[in-house]
Amino acid sequence: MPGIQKASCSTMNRGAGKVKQDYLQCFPVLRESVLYGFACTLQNTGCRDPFSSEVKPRILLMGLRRSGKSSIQKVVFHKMSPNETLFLESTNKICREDVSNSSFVHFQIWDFPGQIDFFDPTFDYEMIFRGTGGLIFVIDSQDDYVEALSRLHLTVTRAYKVNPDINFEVFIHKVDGLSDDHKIEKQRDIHKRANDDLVDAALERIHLSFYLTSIYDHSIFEAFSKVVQKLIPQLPTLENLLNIFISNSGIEKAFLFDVVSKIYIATDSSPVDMQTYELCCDMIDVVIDISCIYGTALIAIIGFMPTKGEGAIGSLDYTPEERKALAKKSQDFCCAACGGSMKSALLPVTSNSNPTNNDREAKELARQISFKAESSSSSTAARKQVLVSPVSSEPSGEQASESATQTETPESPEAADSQTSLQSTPREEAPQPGPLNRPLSPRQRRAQQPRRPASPTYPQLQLQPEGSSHVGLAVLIVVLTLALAALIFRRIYLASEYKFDYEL
Ligand SMILES: Nc1nc2c(ncn2[C@@H]2O[C@H](COP(=O)(O)OP(=O)(O)OP(=O)(O)O)[C@@H](O)[C@H]2O)c(=O)[nH]1
Repeated sequence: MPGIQKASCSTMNRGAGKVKQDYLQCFPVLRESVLYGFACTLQNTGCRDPFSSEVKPRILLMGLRRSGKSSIQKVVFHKMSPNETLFLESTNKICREDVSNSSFVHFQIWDFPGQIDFFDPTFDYEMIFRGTGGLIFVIDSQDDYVEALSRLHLTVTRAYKVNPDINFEVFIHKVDGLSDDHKIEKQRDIHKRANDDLVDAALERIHLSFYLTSIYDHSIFEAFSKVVQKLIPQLPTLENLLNIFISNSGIEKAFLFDVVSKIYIATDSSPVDMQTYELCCDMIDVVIDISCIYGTALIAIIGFMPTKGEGAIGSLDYTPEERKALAKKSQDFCCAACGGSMKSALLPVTSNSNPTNNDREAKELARQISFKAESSSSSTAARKQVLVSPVSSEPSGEQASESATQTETPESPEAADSQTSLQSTPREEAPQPGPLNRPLSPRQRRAQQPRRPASPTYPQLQLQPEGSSHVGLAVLIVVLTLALAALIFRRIYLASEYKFDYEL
């Protein structure tokens, strides 16, 4: 068990680690992406989370109402299907989300309501912009964007005054409804007008980046990837590493993915082909789906292992010592089909092998699993059963006297209940006999246990002393003998009566 814990992978379900490894061996681009992904952290330009000591970069989502801000957040970070966004309600307050919960990329996203008013004195925009790393302004390309452009200008100029280091990103959104020509035309027009406004305000040094996006394809993931990349201080190093990697491996293209959100944190310097990126995204989906299926199953199995067997079919009805010995032995297991060995799959246990959330989940599962024998008796009743059962181990004097009190006169219904439940005592509760008080093996325990009565209604029968059964047998024999004698006597009588009649 501890070995399994150490075999875990951080971004996915622990149990699915091996499955994921196999997949990643087949897809080196993904493998490298995933492996590098673990080590990435974002630039420290953000706010201090009131609930943690960690400082996270902040990305703001701004734009007019119904431009698609919440949809972008839900699709990229919550795996919401694009069609479901049709039912999203309008945002009426700032929604902050900590993305570090779902991946190894740590940042916060703040989704602003479209109707936000910068001139409202209650809106402390200075505080907000001061800790911001990136500002995404969403423009609905299917709508008239004149108002959106003036709002963009106002937002950018205000933010720039407070924090000139902010990266300004403009998402020309909902382009799925536009033809290719139309898209290019819109982008050119928006780009020109926005920059002209900045030039007019003598703020031409402000750099705006434009992206054509839609939640109905991968363009939104690609755009978000580029936004996040700008916040990674190690980006040039990562790109260099990926360049070296592809030049030495013969791999065409390498992405460094954040597996959970499917945004890529870095790629080599060759141009990004959308189709390759989409292929990798699809592969990540497959890996995550499989890891979910196998991960859940594995957690259930792991949870089952420490569960008390209670003689259930397929259960591990062994003492803790035997279980430990078996666990050690299992490390020598080698799969005949694939040749993989347990030793190579599991990492060694160290003092740092702290339990993860999944381990706790497995323990909780183990706690919840209860077999029939356990569930039908309370722990108190179980203890009482241990005391009154005529098992070969001898209870102490104190225990014996308690058992006598319990069996003779149940003073209350509860006491009667406790007696009735005596049949269903868990076997592992039996006292551990032997001079060294060593736990017994399942076979020994079975041998020591009394046969359970067929009917659970008469627990007192268990308490009959052995001699009483002999007396009963003798009485039965006498009664039977008498009955037989009576029958013979009657037969003789009838025979003589018949004879008498005949004579008459
Ligand atoms: N066609 C298309 N529709 C989109 C896209 N993104 C979002 N939408 C739709 O746009 C509508 C508004 O989306 P929201 O995400 O609620 O917009 P919002 O900007 O958060 O709105 P507020 O909360 O009012 O500020 C929804 O019906 C979405 O389904 C897209 O890429 N293409």
